[in-house]
Amino acid sequence: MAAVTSASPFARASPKMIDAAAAAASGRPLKLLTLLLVVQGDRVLLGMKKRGFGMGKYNGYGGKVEAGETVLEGALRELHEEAGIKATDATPRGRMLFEFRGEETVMDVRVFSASAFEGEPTESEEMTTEWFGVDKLPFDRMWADDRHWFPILLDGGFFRGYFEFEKDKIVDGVLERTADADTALKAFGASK
Ligand SMILES: Nc1nc2c([nH]c(=O)n2[C@H]2C[C@H](O)[C@@H](COP(=O)(O)OP(=O)(O)OP(=O)(O)O)O2)c(=O)[nH]1
Repeated sequence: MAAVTSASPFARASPKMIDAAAAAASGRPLKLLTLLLVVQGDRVLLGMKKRGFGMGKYNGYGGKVEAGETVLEGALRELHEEAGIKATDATPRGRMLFEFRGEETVMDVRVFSASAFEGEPTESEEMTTEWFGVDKLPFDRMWADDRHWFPILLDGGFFRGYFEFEKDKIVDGVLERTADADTALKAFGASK
């Protein structure tokens, strides 16, 4: 999988480039979102989004963090609401900022992974549940940035990135593998 990562045009980002991207976002409102990928051995649980933002795309499970909950609690709640399961070993893996041209708000997505869970994956009103082999991920039907950071996630690594989108196409981006989760989380200043 590492070969895919090094082939990514965004994987050559230096910390300086990440800082420059962070500066571009500073002072702008951030929308805090979670994304949890269940990875079990050589398979990944993904859902096709049935409505709203990202409709028709395959993704992990997640959404807005609610008042009074931690980011991890938000990630676990969304997984349970959308896929009917409770992850028991969720761990932070990365932080990505997404800017959409013409929009003031920048999306601040905290990425988690888990390998163990309780319950049976069950389709919800928002998402389907399907297992995909790690070599058969449907990148053509996922967000365009995913093909760049998934190899790092599947490799057991940590990452931080910033992508600018025009509708659902990437116009610019930087992505960096980090030594640990803390470095990824602190990538863009104040983090909770
Ligand atoms: N894989 C991937 N996920 C992304 C990208 N951008 C992005 O926002 N996401 C994730 C983060 C969240 O899990 C999800 C967006 O959250 P959402 O709009 O579904 O939030 P929600 O469920 O709370 O919203 P709602 O029910 O209130 O409408 O999409 C991306 O580029 N790649």
